[in-house]
Amino acid sequence: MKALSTNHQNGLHGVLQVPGDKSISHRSIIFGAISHGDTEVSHFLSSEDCMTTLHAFQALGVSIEHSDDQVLVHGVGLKGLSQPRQPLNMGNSGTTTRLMIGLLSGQPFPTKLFGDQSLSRRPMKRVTTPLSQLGAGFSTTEGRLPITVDGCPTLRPVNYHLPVASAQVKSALILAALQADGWSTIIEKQQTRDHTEIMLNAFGGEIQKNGLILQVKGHPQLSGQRVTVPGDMSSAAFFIAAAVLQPGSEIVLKHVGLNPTRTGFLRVLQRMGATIAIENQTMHGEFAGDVIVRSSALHSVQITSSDIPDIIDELPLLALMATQAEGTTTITGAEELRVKETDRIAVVTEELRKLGAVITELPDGMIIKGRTPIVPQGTSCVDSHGDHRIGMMLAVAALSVAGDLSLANDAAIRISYPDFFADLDQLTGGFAR
Ligand SMILES: O=C(O)C1=C[C@@H](OP(=O)(O)O)[C@@H](O)[C@H](O)C1
Ligand SMILES: C=C(OP(=O)(O)O)C(=O)O
Repeated sequence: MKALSTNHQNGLHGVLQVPGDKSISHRSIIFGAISHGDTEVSHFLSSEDCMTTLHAFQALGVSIEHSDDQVLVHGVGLKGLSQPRQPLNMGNSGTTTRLMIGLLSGQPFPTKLFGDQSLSRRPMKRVTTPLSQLGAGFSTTEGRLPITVDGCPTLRPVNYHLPVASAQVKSALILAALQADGWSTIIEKQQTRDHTEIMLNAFGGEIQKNGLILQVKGHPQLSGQRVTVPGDMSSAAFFIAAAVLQPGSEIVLKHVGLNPTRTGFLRVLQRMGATIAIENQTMHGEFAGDVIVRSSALHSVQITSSDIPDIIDELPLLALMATQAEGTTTITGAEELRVKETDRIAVVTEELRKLGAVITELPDGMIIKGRTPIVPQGTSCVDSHGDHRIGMMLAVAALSVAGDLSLANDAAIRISYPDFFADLDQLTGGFAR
């Protein structure tokens, strides 16, 4: 239980570098491992989810040195992984699990994967169904973990139209397609984050993109690279939200990843009336730059399915912002939120109602009436439900609460942002107690 407090009359101020991007950190280990030669990763995110990926590859026989945010992966190539002695623990990480299932589909040994309670509820058929078409086999109950991947060293190329907008499913298929004889075609439902495609190109693979159609060549020769991971926009989002909401704020977040598939949060906030500026843009494989945020008044917005992939992990935070915006915000087309670490539609509704929000749950989203003061309704405790993004969203909400509020299951925040409270403390000048 973490005591959260409260009421920051002076707002957020200062300059901060947020930790490395979670999606890119996972992929830096994966591509480092399946390449020949060394991969040096800097600004790696040493959070629980990314350490799950790192430990899984160590168990697959890859030598990896890790210290703070630096990682050195001694790549073994696509054919150099070895059968782990024990089942692989996927912890809480959906990204590790789906990408690993894709990669292991083409390996000449079976591997069992298991995860924590939350991960064991999440759907895996979305990857096993298309991967079966390449020739891999799976033993699972109802498409949930635990799962045994029966790798097939002679995978067929695939031609698959994704029924769901998911970068994890796309990436699982790409990693399997690298082990198939010939070119595979993967057609996305909507554009999703493209870190896998960018990194595959940088490591020497062949992948072509034409609108939503991707073509991937099997059996590439991948070679180790230097990767500098940009700051995670999905982590920066918590401070961006806090600075917009707390009057008198002005913060600079340095070197944040600005891949357009990840900046939907900034675009939606601008539609809501927020003032956000970008400076010092760079492009080394991925776009990055400094994000400057000042507090601003917000108005409601309509968020529909075409917005969703680029803001998928920021939706709990956008729900909070909508409670502070004039008018009624509607979020639709976001049914994927129901199969994240928690059912994020149900949990956001439950927790924000505890703070006075007026929210109606929809099957695929929420209707949020603003503005409502953030005031605890007969409780002094909110709960992350074991979901890191819910925990951090509630900590941002708590900045507006006059009085004591505590957060149950705060440890979940270590999944993506171990130093979150220290960094929030830095910007607010003494938030966490
Ligand atoms: O590929 C990735 O790194 C991720 C993809 C998204 O999941 P889906 O592919 O399930 O949408 C996102 O929610 C997750 O946090 C990270
Ligand atoms: C959904 C998330 O991650 P994953 O799917 O990797 O568990 C997330 O980080 O919000």
